Amino acid sequence: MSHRSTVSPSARATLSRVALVPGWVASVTVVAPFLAGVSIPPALQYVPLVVSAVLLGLPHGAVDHLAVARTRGERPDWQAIARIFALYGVVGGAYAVAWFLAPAAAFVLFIAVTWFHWGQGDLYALLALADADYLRSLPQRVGTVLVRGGLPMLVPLLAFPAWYRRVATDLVSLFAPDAAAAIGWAFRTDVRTALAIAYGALVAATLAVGLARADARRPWLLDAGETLGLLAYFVLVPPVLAIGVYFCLWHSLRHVARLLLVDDDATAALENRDPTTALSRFARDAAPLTAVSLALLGGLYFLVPNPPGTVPEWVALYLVFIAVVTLPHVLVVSIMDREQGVWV
Ligand SMILES: CC1=C(/C=C/C(C)=C/C=C/C(C)=C/C=O)C(C)(C)CCC1
Ligand SMILES: [Fe+2]
Repeated sequence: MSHRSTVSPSARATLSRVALVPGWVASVTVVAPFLAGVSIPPALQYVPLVVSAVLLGLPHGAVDHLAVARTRGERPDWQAIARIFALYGVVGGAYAVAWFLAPAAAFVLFIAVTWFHWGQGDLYALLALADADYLRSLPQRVGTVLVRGGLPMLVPLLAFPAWYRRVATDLVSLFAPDAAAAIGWAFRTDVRTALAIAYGALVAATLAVGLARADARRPWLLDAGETLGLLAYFVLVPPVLAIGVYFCLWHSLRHVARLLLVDDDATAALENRDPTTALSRFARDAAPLTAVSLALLGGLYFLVPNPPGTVPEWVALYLVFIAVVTLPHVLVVSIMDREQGVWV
């Protein structure tokens, strides 16, 4: 399959380690104090999300203008770049307007889109970096996307509804302080119980079908271990901290690895067992549009009806900005998925 053809097995093994291990180590490290009953001050819990604006998080999407052409084996020319800029302008622009007109609905869309997108990122990683050959059918892949995306988007809602609600209210209140009441239903016990039962059944069914179809045990064990490990992580660690760390060191790092595999100069460095050079290529590619994004975020401050004052409110503004760029970003990654045969 085309998602694993470009580099030698040993270069791919190096990259898999660089892409997967930091996320494992970080989640175990972050979960440890909570298991030990040590509480981390809420102000500190915002740090990873703030850091994500310059390290891995925001930058992981700042190479989208180059990614599609490279995935097709072409050098990105100005027309290819202009097409992606237009996509961001039209799709991101329309969604930005939607935040002003219907912030509660825009928030629900943000959760749904991120659920799909973080799931699709993990599906790619399973296929391309972890040899998950047992994910043979489309229903299995759809199930895996829903399971993997549900870990960061649904499990925190089930385990920490008050935290989740506070952040949701912070986002929506930038536009309309009363609008958050419209999503109160999502935090009700009966709704959360129904979601928990349905999601639990989906996790069990998806892993069971995978096990039945797995010729080699190791990739399945890795998938099940990651899934159950992240389940425990998002049950134990409060959402702002848990999602901040996951965004940088899980989702974004895996996507950066994927970007390196379509960049000829980066793959050459990987063949020389030099992941540092490969990563610095990414940093160089991502720097300009990361800077532009931060400037646009500054501009958004002047546009929202209730501009932020506190750190949580600034993070809320940042999350709205992230939401706006995530929609076109998901379209770019979905084109990569199609080019690379991720959806069978
Ligand atoms: C912290 C936190 C949230 C953060 C969501 C984030 C950070 C989404 C990012 C999506 C991206 C960047 C997708 C592209 O790769 C929620 C769910 C809104 C509410 C609960 C607390
Ligand atoms: Fe992404």
